[in-house]
Amino acid sequence: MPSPLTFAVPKGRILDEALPVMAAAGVVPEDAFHDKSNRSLTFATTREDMALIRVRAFDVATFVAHGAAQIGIVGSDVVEEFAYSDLYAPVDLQIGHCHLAVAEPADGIAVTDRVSHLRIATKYPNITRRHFEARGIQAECVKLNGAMEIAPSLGLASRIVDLVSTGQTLKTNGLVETAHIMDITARLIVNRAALKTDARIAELVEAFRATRAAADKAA
Ligand SMILES: Nc1ncnc2c1ncn2[C@@H]1O[C@H](COP(=O)(O)OP(=O)(O)OP(=O)(O)O)[C@@H](O)[C@H]1O
Ligand SMILES: O=P(O)(O)OC[C@H]1O[C@H](OP(=O)(O)OP(=O)(O)O)[C@H](O)[C@@H]1O
Repeated sequence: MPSPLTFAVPKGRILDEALPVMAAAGVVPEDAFHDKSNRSLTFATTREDMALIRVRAFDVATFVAHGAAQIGIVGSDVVEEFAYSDLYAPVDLQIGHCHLAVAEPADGIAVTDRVSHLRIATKYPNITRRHFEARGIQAECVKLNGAMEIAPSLGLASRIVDLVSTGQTLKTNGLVETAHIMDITARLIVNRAALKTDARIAELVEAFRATRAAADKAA
């Protein structure tokens, strides 16, 4: 029996879109995976040599970068934020479309910043610093793990950097987008060392590539 492979998936929004893509590439979890009341974090798949783990999006990248999981699916926002050298993102799965943006209060009432120094609430401090540094602005980041949109009205920061899809969350919370940082899609990610040493990882990358190519052809 070959050594077991671990495939990491994020537990939240990407998952529903990811499951059909995974199935087309031959990665199918056991039925218990779909039972929301099941508290297990590890699940068997139809492949005897592969288990699935369901973890938070940022942790998918951490598990794969450290080789604790050999392969996974995560948003390109997470790949860019960590920029792990041991992590390789070979396939754009064209799911989980959204973008990362800077936003500020629509009414212009915000904590006043100095022009060259901004205070920004975000889950993405590295991307945020890089974005503003490239424009000669120092960004002081306040790290939040969600609900960034309430930070400006409470005076925690003058602006936010967060994901935007429909724009509804910004609008509902009285914010407007002022800069588009990058487009985001979900990626297949693999551990570089595992890719070099285990032929099954290269085969999986090819299976996901073929799935993507077939979907492009059908579109
Ligand atoms: N509004 C959105 N529309 C489309 N894709 C989104 C949106 N918000 C987030 N995403 C994508 O989904 C990913 C978040 O995935 P998911 O919700 O599965 O994570 P999670 O593990 O539940 O997150 P958290 O750690 O915040 O609990 C983001 O990294 C991004 O790539
Ligand atoms: O433009 P919209 O379609 O409104 O989507 C944007 C929202 O979606 C994400 O949050 P999510 O729902 O994942 O919750 P979170 O704040 O806990 O991350 C993101 O952080 C925004 O808050």
